[in-house]
Amino acid sequence: MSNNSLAKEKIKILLLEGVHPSAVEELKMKGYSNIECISTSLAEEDLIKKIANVHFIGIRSRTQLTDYVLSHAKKLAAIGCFCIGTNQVEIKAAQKRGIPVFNAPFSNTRSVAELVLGETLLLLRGIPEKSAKAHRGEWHKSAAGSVEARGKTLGIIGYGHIGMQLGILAETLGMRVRFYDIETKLPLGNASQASSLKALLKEADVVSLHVPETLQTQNMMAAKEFAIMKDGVIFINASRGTVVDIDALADALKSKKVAGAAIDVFPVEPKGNDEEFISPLRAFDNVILTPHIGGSTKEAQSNIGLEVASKMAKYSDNGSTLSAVNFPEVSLPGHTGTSRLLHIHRNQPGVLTQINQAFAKHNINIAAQYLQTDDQIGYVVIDIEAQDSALALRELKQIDGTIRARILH
Ligand SMILES: NC(=O)C1=CN([C@@H]2O[C@H](COP(=O)(O)OP(=O)(O)OC[C@H]3O[C@@H](n4cnc5c(N)ncnc54)[C@H](O)[C@@H]3O)[C@@H](O)[C@H]2O)C=CC1
Ligand SMILES: O=C(O)C(=O)COP(=O)(O)O
Repeated sequence: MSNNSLAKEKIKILLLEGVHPSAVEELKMKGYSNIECISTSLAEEDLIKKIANVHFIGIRSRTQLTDYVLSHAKKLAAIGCFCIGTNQVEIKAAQKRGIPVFNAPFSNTRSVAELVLGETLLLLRGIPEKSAKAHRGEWHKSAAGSVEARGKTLGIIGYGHIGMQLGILAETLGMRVRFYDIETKLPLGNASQASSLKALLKEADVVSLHVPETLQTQNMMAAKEFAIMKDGVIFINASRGTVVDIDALADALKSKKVAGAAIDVFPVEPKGNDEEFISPLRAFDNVILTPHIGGSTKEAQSNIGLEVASKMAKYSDNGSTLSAVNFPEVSLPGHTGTSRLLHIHRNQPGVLTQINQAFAKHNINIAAQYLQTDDQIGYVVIDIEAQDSALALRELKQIDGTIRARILH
């Protein structure tokens, strides 16, 4: 957002990809009424046109906020990812423009864990294939290839919020849980950490992926990894489409190395429900294909709407950046009776000294000051008497290293 405080009804908020109505309710309750909701993501050209005029944008996993798109977002104050993943946003590019990115790190984790558990049971019994056959009029009553979950080994790759919950749920079915993670993690229940990815892949009857999209996780499941797995393994991916080499998975299904799979995320996903879904996996009856709905439950979406909208409103009202993924975190008290100024700058020595000297020169009294920095940027919040705010803002903009400065309500 450029300079001075805007009246709340002038603050434009764009919510894409069918963000839950709880977000709109929350924003309205906080006084924000200028909200546009669109049920799909937008093609880059349309996104650029829209983003040029908004102060806040809310997206889910589909909208790509690249450096290029953000270069058109001159008024943008903050981004809300109404999901866990923030890989769809070039968060460093947002950071260098002084734009915090918020997400909902927990609210849909249980939904994903429940879905994966259900898929595990169905795949161990060959249900997707049997069901597809029955739909075509084929009766396939047989115990061949059908096994109980009890006593089988679940290999979880990425033992974070989702992986851990999945592990606990799977143990209630009597599964043995092993996990692989780049960090040393506290095992919950009777789970235990494998010494390497290879060790995990060798012993798992079911492999389930729960890692974020990063450079290291790109194609982390490819032909070499499928070759290490047990014959007849069950394979599940509800993390990100880029983590699996989809052609290698198709080959492993053809050769029966993989007996069944459940895939929720894809290297390329349709922009909306009207677009055709294209994938080589459509050919396999023994693959459960879901349209990236791991976190799409009423409970999760409603909680996410509330959570992220309230983080955006807190930033707009108060300057609080608590739980921003790319920004120094500041949790701030209210500022009744004073004007609050936000100053975002490149993290270089002497910025605070410059600010304090500039304010002292004009006898601007500082009622409260908060500073947090990370390796790239510094974020200073200053409360002053309302009558000094215009002058103080002018001074702040002169400070060497300033990325943006503004006055809150
Ligand atoms: N299908 C869907 O609708 C949903 C998908 N997701 C995806 O699931 C991912 C995981 O979610 P959470 O469990 O909440 O994240 P988290 O951040 O709590 O856990 C991720 C775990 O993966 C580990 N990890 C990172 N890089 C790794 C690597 N190269 N090898 C092994 N482990 C690695 C981390 O150390 C961490 O323990 C999200 O990043 C998101 O992409 C999340 C929610 C819904
Ligand atoms: O939370 C995540 O990271 C997800 O993948 C869920 O994405 P969605 O909000 O369903 O587009």
